[in-house]
Amino acid sequence: MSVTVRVPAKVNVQLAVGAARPDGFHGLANVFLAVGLYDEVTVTPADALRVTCSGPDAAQVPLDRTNLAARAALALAERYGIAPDVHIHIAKDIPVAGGMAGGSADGAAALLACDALWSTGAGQEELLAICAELGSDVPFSLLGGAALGVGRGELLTPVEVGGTFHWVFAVADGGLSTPAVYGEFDRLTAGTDVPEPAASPALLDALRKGDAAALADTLSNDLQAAALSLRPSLAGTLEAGTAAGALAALVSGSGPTTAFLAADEESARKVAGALAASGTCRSTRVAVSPAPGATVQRP
Ligand SMILES: C[C@@](CO)(OP(=O)(O)O)[C@H](O)COP(=O)(O)OP(=O)(O)OC[C@H]1O[C@@H](n2ccc(N)nc2=O)[C@H](O)[C@@H]1O
Ligand SMILES: Nc1ncnc2c1ncn2[C@@H]1O[C@H](COP(=O)(O)OP(=O)(O)O)[C@@H](O)[C@H]1O
Repeated sequence: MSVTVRVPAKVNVQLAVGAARPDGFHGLANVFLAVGLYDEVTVTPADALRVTCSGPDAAQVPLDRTNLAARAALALAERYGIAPDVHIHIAKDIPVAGGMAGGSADGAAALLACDALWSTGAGQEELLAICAELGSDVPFSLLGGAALGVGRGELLTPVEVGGTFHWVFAVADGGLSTPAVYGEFDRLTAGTDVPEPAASPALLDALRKGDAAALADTLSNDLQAAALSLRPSLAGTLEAGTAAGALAALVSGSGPTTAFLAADEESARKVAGALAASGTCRSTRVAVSPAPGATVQRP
């Protein structure tokens, strides 16, 4: 018997970053929005823990015990005294190391899949706590929809979304390391007074109303300057999408994927076509939000 879980990518519609904490993490007001690009994680009983991955970026995904899906299976097995003998297969469609939380998604999906396979009876709160141990973004991958994450991003409050938003994502060549981007943020803000991060009421209102134009006016990412500093070519991608009619453009999380909010489906297709023709990115993806969180697929 196998269990398959589908899990979405995310974009950060607001990423307010505070000063580094004593534990090295940064306090955040992180407004996550799940987008309809999905990985599928299948777990099957096996002789020993094993990870395989398919998809265009599969070669960049580690298959050892550092893989977040393997770590999730090990964490749940240890908690319930179960042997972690499963084959985990990741069908990967989320760009790797792109600031879209693909690894976090696989961690949340593997946790939910193993939980279903092993019938642990763990509740949502317990699964969210295990997610938080795996990484700051992992709880949101389980939850999906939209949510405000505070602390290091793991303490979630769901946010209401009153409509469908249309996005274009421009995938860059190569990834950016999340710790390196936070490090560059520290370097760029050294000697300045970094304000306490807080969610923008206007942005939350735009999400609630499903108002794309209002959301475009309020999108923000405090890591964008750091990502651009490490990868200056992203400025050209942002410009190309804006020139093609996107309502707004920003770096997705720590990048280097860039995200473009479009007025509707037709505009999204036009922006994607112009970005592909611009030569400023490796590939483009069109997706809508919000998307549901990790979900067991019924045959
Ligand atoms: C920037 C964001 C925005 O959602 O995601 P990505 O764009 O990378 O997907 C997140 O904050 C990434 O979260 P995640 O990738 O889960 O990070 P973690 O595994 O918890 O931490 C990896 C490293 O990132 C830095 N880190 C992460 C979260 C945080 N609030 N402060 C930090 O300084 C630390 O250097 C930490 O050692
Ligand atoms: N299941 C996984 N899928 C992708 N990357 C993973 C996974 N597990 C661990 N990683 C590692 O996490 C790093 C960050 O990848 P990813 O989560 O896709 O990007 P980001 O943190 O920018 O959203 C990768 O470079 C890879 O080494």
